[in-house]
Amino acid sequence: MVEKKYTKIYFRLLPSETMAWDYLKILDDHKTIYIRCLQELNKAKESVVPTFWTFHSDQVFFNHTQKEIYDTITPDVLDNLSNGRDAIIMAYGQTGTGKSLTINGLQNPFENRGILPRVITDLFHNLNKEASRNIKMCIQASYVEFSRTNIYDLLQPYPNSLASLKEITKVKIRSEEEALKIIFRGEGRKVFAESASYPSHSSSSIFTFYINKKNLEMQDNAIRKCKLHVVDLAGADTVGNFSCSFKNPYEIGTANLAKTQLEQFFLVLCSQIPEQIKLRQKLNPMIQYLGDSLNNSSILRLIGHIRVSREDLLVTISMLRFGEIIGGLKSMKCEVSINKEVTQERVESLERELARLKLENTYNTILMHQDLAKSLNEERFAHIERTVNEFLQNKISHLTLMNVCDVNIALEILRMIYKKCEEEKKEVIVTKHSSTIGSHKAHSKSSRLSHKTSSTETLPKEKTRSGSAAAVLKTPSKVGSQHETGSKTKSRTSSSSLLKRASATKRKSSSSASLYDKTREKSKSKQSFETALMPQIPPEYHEAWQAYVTDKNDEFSRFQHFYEKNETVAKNLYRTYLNDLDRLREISSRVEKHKHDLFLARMTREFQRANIDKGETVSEFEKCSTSQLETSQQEQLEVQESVLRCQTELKAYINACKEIKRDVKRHFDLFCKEKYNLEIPGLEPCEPAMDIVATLAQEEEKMVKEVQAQDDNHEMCEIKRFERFKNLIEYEKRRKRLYQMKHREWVVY
Ligand SMILES: Nc1ncnc2c1ncn2[C@@H]1O[C@H](COP(=O)(O)OP(=O)(O)OP(=O)(O)O)[C@@H](O)[C@H]1O
Repeated sequence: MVEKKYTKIYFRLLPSETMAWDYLKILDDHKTIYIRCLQELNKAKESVVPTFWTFHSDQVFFNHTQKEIYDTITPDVLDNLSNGRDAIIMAYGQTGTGKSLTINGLQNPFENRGILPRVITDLFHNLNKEASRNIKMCIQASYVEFSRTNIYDLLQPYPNSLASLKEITKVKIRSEEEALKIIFRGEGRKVFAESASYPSHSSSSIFTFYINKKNLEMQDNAIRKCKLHVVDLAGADTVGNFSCSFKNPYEIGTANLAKTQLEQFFLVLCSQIPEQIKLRQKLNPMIQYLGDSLNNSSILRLIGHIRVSREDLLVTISMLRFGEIIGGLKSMKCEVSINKEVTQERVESLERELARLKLENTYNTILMHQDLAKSLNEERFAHIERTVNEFLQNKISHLTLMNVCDVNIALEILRMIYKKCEEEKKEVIVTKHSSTIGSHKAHSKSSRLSHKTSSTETLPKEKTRSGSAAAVLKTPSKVGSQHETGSKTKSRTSSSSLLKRASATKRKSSSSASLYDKTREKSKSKQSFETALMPQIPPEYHEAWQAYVTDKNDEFSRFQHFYEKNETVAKNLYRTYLNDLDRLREISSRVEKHKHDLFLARMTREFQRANIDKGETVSEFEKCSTSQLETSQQEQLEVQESVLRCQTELKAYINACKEIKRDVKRHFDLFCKEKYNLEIPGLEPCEPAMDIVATLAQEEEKMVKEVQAQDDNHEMCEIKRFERFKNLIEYEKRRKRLYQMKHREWVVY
């Protein structure tokens, strides 16, 4: 078995926007990876507690920088190199998962350079350090590519590059710059997949440093030799995978075979049977090339590259197993119900997503249902008209409308245009028909001429019409000005057609102007009835109510229709009721006046009877007051009856409205239950929100108070007046008696 301390396994995850975290999880220590068992996924049982395969590694890299990766992997490699131990740094993995980036990274910015350029920097840094300690170091390099069954020497130009293992070029490198030049040269000679979106290699490549060290202070002249192989293995994959669509099956097969042979070689390496090891070495030129470096005393750093997606799960598992085999570790099966941290993160992200969606939904609901026609100003309306007009005239390619209200208005405008066009079409047909009849009747040359003139008139007329059809949407001032300019050129047109046109224009402008009001009016009343019929529901059910209202709901339309009818009748009735109340007030004051007159007349009669003692005579004034009072009282009775009738009827209509509302509520409950399986909790049937009821009660109260006050005043008045009259009469009687007494006394004396 390969000695564990010299072998380290790393995994690098390819970052992507759509990471399938349901299938792959990383433990907090960033050393263990869990991969969902494929068998379970095939069963497609969602309720199953997910089972994962566990894979251990020395480090899992995810969103790590190139420098962080280099710093983790290489320090002890370079240290061991100084001690004369061979080393291999190998990147393997699926196609397009970042092997070349990890190893070379030459296409990337300088700070993202890969392991190879960084190793060169450190090697030459070490070389300088060793030189100061009297150690002579010589570095040579070779760069080879294993494509299919061939070996290419990347330090030789093609066709000389085709080589055997014994002929590989070794170049002495004296500086970092020289080394980089070699790498770039070799890189340019590699085989690339033409149709790939990035420089994809279908073959494996190895850059080898041959390091010879001699301590000048030692007498033995011994040279320590070691090799460092930096391997970029061909990407293994599954034929038919989207990620390797640019590779042919032969290339994929070769890459998979190389990986399998390497895997088997490591297995026999563990068994320590030399014949088996040699046999396996011979099977693969790359393993042969690596030769003695690939043994259990070498430093081995393997970086497995994986992509986290459902499609690549199979390849990912094979990559992780490969790593474990090389690392001499065994994978185990375990049950992971929940990886807490990841799940928590997932829950939080889902909650955020939910909140965002809710907000978006609210926004859409507002846009969908808010009736902006009420708050729409005339400028905006005119703007929509103009836009629709321009759209119809092909001046603009798109009709940009901001919300549903805009759409409704635009549709209404289109309907108006269509209506106008239809009318005009009819008009044209009628004109044509009448002119045809005229032409048939006319026999003389002159009449034929006039027919000609009239038919030539039709053309500009039609032309203007098509223009005027577009002008339907123009503002009245514009229409007027168009009419003015049009009239200047109309010397040929008959006065009747001018008149017709003028009236048509007038109609158009008025209809255009009234369209705004109509639309507003319509939407206003519709809105008010929808609101009036809305039961008392908690705010969170308002969306459901909007859905209920906008749903193709015949029942609700029926309710709305009845409610509307009922409301209209109730309103008319209420108006009658108010009129009757006014009349009643006026009659009551008349009755009071007549009563007062009658009272005065009776008092006068009383006074006269007591004073003059002439017997009872009824004056004309008293007779008139009596008859007027009787008439007024009769009238008052009738109006009172009418008021009472109005009241009763109003109450009936209000109850009917209440009943409709209750029905709406019941139907809405049913709708919620069926559509959303939603119970609306603890809702009382709403009370009628009609102002009429409140006003009615107020009016009644006011009237009762007024009548009471009037009655009170009247009674008080009557009592006082009666008292005064009584006093007056008494006073007169006493004065008379005194006068008579004095007169008698005076006579006696
Ligand atoms: N960790 C990463 N971060 C950002 N981009 C990456 C990462 N890994 C790979 N890429 C990008 O993915 C693409 C493929 O990378 P790269 O060529 O290194 O993959 P590869 O495994 O060598 O592919 P192939 O097997 O086809 O040669 C490149 O454009 C690279 O920049």
